[in-house]
Amino acid sequence: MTDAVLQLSDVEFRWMGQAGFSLRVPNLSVGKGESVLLLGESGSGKSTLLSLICGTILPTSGVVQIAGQDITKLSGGKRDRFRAEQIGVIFQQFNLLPFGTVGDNILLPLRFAPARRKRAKDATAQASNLCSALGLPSGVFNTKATALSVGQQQRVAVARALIGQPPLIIADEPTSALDANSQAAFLDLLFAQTAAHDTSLLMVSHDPRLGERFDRVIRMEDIAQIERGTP
Ligand SMILES: Nc1ncnc2c1ncn2[C@@H]1O[C@H](COP(=O)(O)OP(=O)(O)OP(=O)(O)O)[C@@H](O)[C@H]1O
Repeated sequence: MTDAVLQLSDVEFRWMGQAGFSLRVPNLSVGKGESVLLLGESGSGKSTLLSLICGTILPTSGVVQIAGQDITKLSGGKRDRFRAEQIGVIFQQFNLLPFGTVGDNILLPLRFAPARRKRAKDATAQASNLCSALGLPSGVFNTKATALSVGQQQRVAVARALIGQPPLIIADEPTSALDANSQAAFLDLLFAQTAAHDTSLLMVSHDPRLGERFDRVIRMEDIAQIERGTP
């Protein structure tokens, strides 16, 4: 696929240690503007796969291409900077800076990503616009992030991922803490934002009911071979 934002080819990875877990992904791609839901059982390697895509761990072999760049070829520092420029990440536990305000948290990725900061133009204005688009109360910008409700913290995490329009958003079970109604509302907001900028979205979940909202649903067992135990 020529317009793939994400392309993994023949990726292999093994966690060392007592349990031992190896993962092989022959081919996985996500196109520009495409939303993909990745389903899989607990322990099937979803978070490991996301770490490979984000370049926080490196495969023993294979290619991990983001926006045309094979990130396995980049040195550690360059890879960190490339990730900050190209990928917005929403973690399961949100990973907000506990002592930072909502504004500090949303603006954080731009600190390490000059091109993304440039795309955001007036970064503070964009952060504040994202807050209102995501339904955060006005005036929340200078509030400590951890003083917010879980649902509000989640919106801050989404705004942080979206600021500066990275081409790819990676989300690891972002709805697991929410009830069904809040999940639907959350996805509405997320999709409205990704559609507005033709942003690609790869979201991990073990809830197949979310599938109908996505362009494509893939399952770990169909895209990856896993092995447990030491070789
Ligand atoms: N940091 C680590 N060090 C060693 N082994 C690890 C590490 N992280 C994960 N693993 C191994 O990889 C396997 C897959 O874990 P992973 O977290 O990728 O699965 P998952 O599908 O995301 O699970 P869950 O849905 O429960 O979050 C685990 O069973 C574990 O043995």
